[in-house]
Amino acid sequence: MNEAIVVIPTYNEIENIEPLIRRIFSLPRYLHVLIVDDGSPDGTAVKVRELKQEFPERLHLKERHGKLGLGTAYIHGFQYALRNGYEYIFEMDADFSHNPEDLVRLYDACAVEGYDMAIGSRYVTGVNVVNWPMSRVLMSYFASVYVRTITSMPINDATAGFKCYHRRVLETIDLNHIRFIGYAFQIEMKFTAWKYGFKIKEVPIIFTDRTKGESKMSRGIFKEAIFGVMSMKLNSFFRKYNRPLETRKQES
Ligand SMILES: Nc1nc2c(ncn2[C@@H]2O[C@H](COP(=O)(O)OP(=O)(O)O[C@H]3O[C@H](CO)[C@@H](O)[C@H](O)[C@@H]3O)[C@@H](O)[C@H]2O)c(=O)[nH]1
Repeated sequence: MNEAIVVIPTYNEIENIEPLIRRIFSLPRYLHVLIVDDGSPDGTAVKVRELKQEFPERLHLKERHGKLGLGTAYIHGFQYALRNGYEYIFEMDADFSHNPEDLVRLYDACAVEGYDMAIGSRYVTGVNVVNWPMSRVLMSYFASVYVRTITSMPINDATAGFKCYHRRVLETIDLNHIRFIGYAFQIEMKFTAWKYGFKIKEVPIIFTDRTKGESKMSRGIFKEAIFGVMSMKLNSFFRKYNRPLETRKQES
């Protein structure tokens, strides 16, 4: 079985992508990387294609045509990872807001401590966000408070996009059932994993805003998150979250 792969969705990340890939490949864990690029006009995928010549075994690229959203990029990446037998599957932003060294801490939470899912969390010990404008910090923090209030999910950073999953989580969740495509996708994945009863650890991280390129946050993404949480909660009353027996046995 392949060990671990970091799925990174990209849209216009030409300035970040090469240094990020090199940093990940210099870590003391043998990680593969899959870039899912949505036809970035700045040529991000062209840069990744060049780097593939240097790292033919470890670097993978999926090019899609048009900006189809962060959620569908991750679903594509998860399906690729499951098909190709990876045991640990990461989510990560391309812009260095997630420190690559923290991949090791997330990996160890799953591979050594045995958690099903590890979340790089900004809000375990206060607010650990550097360089975001106050308005964005407040929006993100209170989005998490809102999610906790509506869903009762005991997770401090509901919109975090830095995670490690053991493959059994992604095998159990019906990925074709995941509806959201913006940052609400992050909430929906955590909520679904939690409803299935998977063991989740929040690993404290420091999130540092990007210095290169731009955020893709938009009003539509914000609205999807606000209204999506309520519809997700309502739908959950009509769904059954029975984990396949084999995955429950592995834990006992
Ligand atoms: N393929 C693809 N990638 C995308 C798209 N939209 C964004 N991305 C990529 O997704 C990552 C995150 O996007 P950003 O636009 O940098 O996110 P942010 O505003 O910094 O948002 C952060 O906070 C959110 C809310 O807390 C988090 O949900 C998010 O993961 C991230 O940590 C980046 O690698 C970006 O290139 C898309 O439509 N398609």
